Amino acid sequence: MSAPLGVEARGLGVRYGRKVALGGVDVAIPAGSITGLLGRNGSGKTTLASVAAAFRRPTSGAVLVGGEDPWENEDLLPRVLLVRESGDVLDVETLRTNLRFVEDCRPAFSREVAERLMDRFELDPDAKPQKLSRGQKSAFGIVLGIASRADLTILDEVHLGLDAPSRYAFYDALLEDYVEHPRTIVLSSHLIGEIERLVEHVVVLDHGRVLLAQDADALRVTGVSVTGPAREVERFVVGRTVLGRQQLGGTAQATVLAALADGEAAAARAAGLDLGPVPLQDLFVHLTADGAADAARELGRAR
Ligand SMILES: Nc1ncnc2c1ncn2[C@@H]1O[C@H](COP(=O)(O)OP(=O)(O)OP(=O)(O)O)[C@@H](O)[C@H]1O
Repeated sequence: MSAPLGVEARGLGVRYGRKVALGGVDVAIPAGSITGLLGRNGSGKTTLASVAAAFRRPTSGAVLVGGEDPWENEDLLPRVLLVRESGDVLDVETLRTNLRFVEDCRPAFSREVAERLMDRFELDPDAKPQKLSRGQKSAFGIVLGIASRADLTILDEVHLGLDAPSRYAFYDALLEDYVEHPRTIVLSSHLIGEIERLVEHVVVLDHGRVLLAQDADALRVTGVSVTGPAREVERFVVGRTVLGRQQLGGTAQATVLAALADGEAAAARAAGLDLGPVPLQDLFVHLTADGAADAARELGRAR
């Protein structure tokens, strides 16, 4: 059977010795979506990915993949793939042999896609992983990640070391194959501005907890950038949650959490204010800044 697999964490806790990496996480990653798994360094993204892919057992609580516990689950094994930056390949075998090995384990693997991407990233099938540059290793991980067409594909910081043209080739290839073969894709990256156009759902972790989990379109319209005469900007922000503000002379700019009604937007424009969207990257920076947890909670309530 092949169908996109969703992920659900229920009170999921993971400790490394005394270190709490995930502290009671409740979150759902919708089946058949591209979800951006975001968070600052050490927030728990890799840990969550590792538990979903059954690389690690929870210390408490549970994670379900397609409604089932993934741990030692033979049915899920070929359908769930975690590609890590470290690369999980046979270092002493050629890329060609590695591809064949993966093809044998992955029922949905597309050799045609693999070959096309090998060409696209200029990877030599006769090379061995240990001889590849960091960016080439990442590219090979991406080839495996896309060509495997796993029902749950988790790509954890797989772009590291890739130059900008290669990263954009990766995003295009991922999107193209996802449209043709829908599955659940979880994309963890710090380059939020670059993956923004790909993601349909966003999960933000912060210190081992879920800061927010939301539809990306809904998230985009909850942040508003307002620019104009400082006095008007101050009037506009009264009673709203301000994520950030700047002032230069008599002109001010503020980023606020607000879902504006049509009338409010028109009134603000009539008062000489420019309203604009807030890039996801900026929202992320504001929401994960120290002391911003209240704003994130408010955003969660506004859903
Ligand atoms: N093997 C380990 N032993 C001890 N602590 C660990 C181990 N792996 C992770 N941690 C700790 O658990 C927390 C979560 O780590 P994790 O790797 O999941 O974060 P991350 O969000 O993926 O970070 P990054 O963006 O930096 O890759 C961090 O505080 C980290 O130091």
